[in-house]
Amino acid sequence: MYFTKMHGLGNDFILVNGFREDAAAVVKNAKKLCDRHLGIGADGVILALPSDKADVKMRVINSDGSEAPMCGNGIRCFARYVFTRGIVSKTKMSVETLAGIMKPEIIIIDDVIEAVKVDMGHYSLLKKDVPIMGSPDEEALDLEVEAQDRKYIATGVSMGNPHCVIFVDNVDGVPLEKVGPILENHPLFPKKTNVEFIEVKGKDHLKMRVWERGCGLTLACGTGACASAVAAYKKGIAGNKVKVSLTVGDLMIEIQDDRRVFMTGPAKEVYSGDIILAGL
Ligand SMILES: N[C@H](CCC[C@H](N)C(=O)O)C(=O)O
Repeated sequence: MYFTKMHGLGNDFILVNGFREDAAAVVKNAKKLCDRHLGIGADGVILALPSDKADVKMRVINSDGSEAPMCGNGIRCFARYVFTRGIVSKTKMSVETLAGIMKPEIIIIDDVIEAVKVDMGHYSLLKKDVPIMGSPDEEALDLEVEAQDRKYIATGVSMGNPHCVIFVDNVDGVPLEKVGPILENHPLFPKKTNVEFIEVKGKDHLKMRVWERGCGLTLACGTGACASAVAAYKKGIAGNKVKVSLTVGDLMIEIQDDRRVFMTGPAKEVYSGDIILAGL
């Protein structure tokens, strides 16, 4: 199976051309492919597939083998991949995902792909959308959650996938490897959740650390950065244009009045290779 290894701010993925490879076999072997000792190693596998609703279809499989409806860092890598492979010839494209049709735009300056800007669709804080247990039409603001004998106040946000956003004074002081899995599996979240801890660094500038549903600790989470910017905006902590700083770089998030969210950031190609699935 031919693959290309890519990352968005260190959130790394194995990209596979589903027009040429056996997509079912790739999905079946995703967990093994993501193993950092026995396989290629990645936070997830991303497949490019035909679509009858958009220019192309994207499937995202987390490193634990679970399928995710959407992936922000992943769709930037995906857009670069399908464009440079000629699967999609347009710099502005539509991508079918389980979270709806997303619209990435490749930003080229002096013939170099500098970044990818993505129309991430609409956010929602409604409990029925995140989803979160409780009154379905209530917004998931000021939720009390507990982990490791610590109480946190969380905001629930859907970016097509669930997010639990918690503001703290010092993100580096949070024992994320301990509280992350507890909150990921918190009974409030029937479909589990991604968990973001946020420290306000300045006006419209957030610092984020993340524990991802189905992946664990990752260096960055694009949908999580969008969810965090939305939570800060809804709580009056930030305006509608927010810089979110991750471990190795920043994402720029813009929130429009109609709840539409735009994310701009890098997408890097690292290497390509060929692996024998039967040998995993
Ligand atoms: N773990 C996430 C999917 C990947 C999201 C993240 N890698 C991003 O960049 O948005 C979930 O199960 O909802």
